[in-house]
Amino acid sequence: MTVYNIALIGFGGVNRALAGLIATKNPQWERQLGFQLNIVAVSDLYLGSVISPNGLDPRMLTEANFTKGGFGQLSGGSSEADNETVIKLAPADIVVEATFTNPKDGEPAVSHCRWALQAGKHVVTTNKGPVALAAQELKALAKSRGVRFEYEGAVMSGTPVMRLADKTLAGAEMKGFEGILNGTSNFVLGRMEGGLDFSSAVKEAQALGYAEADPTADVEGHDVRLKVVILANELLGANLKPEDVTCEGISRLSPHDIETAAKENCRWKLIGSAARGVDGIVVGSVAPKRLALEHPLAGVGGATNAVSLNTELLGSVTITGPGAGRVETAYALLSDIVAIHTTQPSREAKEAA
Ligand SMILES: NC(=O)C1=CN([C@@H]2O[C@H](COP(=O)(O)OP(=O)(O)OC[C@H]3O[C@@H](n4cnc5c(N)ncnc54)[C@H](O)[C@@H]3O)[C@@H](O)[C@H]2O)C=CC1
Ligand SMILES: N[C@@H](CC=O)C(=O)O
Repeated sequence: MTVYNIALIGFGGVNRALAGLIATKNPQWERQLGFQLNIVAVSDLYLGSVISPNGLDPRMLTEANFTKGGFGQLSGGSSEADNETVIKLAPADIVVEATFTNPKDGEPAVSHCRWALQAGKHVVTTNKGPVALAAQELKALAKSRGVRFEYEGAVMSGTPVMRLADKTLAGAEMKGFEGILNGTSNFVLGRMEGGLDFSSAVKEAQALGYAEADPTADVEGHDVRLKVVILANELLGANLKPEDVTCEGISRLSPHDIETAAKENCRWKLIGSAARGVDGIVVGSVAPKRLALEHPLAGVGGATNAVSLNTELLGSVTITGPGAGRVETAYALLSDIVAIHTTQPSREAKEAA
């Protein structure tokens, strides 16, 4: 049986949900996917860090009500988050990076990924910072160390837009995309349409685990801007940086704007898009758009995301699915590990070689 030892960096909604899945689904994963996951380390800014080479009980991790510095009570634990030691020294095959997204320079997550890859460990992440701001460097580093840098959850949570575009639509010739790429703002717009005020709607999105640590990133479009950069660079071969993408969020939309749109059979949506122009240059933008109800993206509600991929050979292909949520995003991490598992020789095979 293949067991992947994993180290969790950040133990908030997403990594906690992954630990919860591990607690119940390991036997099923062994039968269906051919591996189990074993948590050998966790490091979190608030809780501290712990290394346990034989593995930590995932149920204990999710059910114990740890307070600040609480990992210090565990054997092998410390009340300080020593991410660097955990990443470099814990006996992990895979480092799971799910700390907060820093839209400015991606740190400290970029360093977390760099340390792991340099140490010959695979990285799976849902963190948009390292992917939008340092993907080229991290992919090259992974390649040079014979490991993988995987990040399906960085866009549309567990909905597999990047793998779909890369693998299943290979050769379809991608020309551009437009979509709803932020669950929180889409949820907020829907709740406002139902009569709720803006800040109560944002609070609901936070409670449901959709929002960023600072929800300004969601409502001002900065989160979508990172996702536009990621998709443009991945799908269109661009080399965009966040500052190349114009960005306006939903915070200036008033209840009156939303009501008026509804009366006129329209709906506001925060749309992220990019396209290659005739000059070959890829241009991206984020802005609220008033869509007629017949528009394919107008009916996408709640934290659901959708993106229409514009291809030369197939025309428009739209993928819809969860764009945020703890378990949904933890699934993206599992899908990255499946991708690693299906293309990497097992540890046993490596040892036998
Ligand atoms: N929640 C969602 O629906 C989605 C989240 N993401 C991304 O996944 C990542 C994790 O998201 P959540 O778990 O929802 O966030 P969260 O805010 O619930 O958890 C983040 C955790 O990271 C810890 N942390 C922050 N800085 C740290 C540091 N320097 N070292 C160690 N720990 C640190 C915090 O204490 C917190 O426990 C974020 O980057 C987010 O943008 C991506 C797709 C969807
Ligand atoms: N805060 C983000 C989470 C996923 O990236 C969102 O609401 O879409």
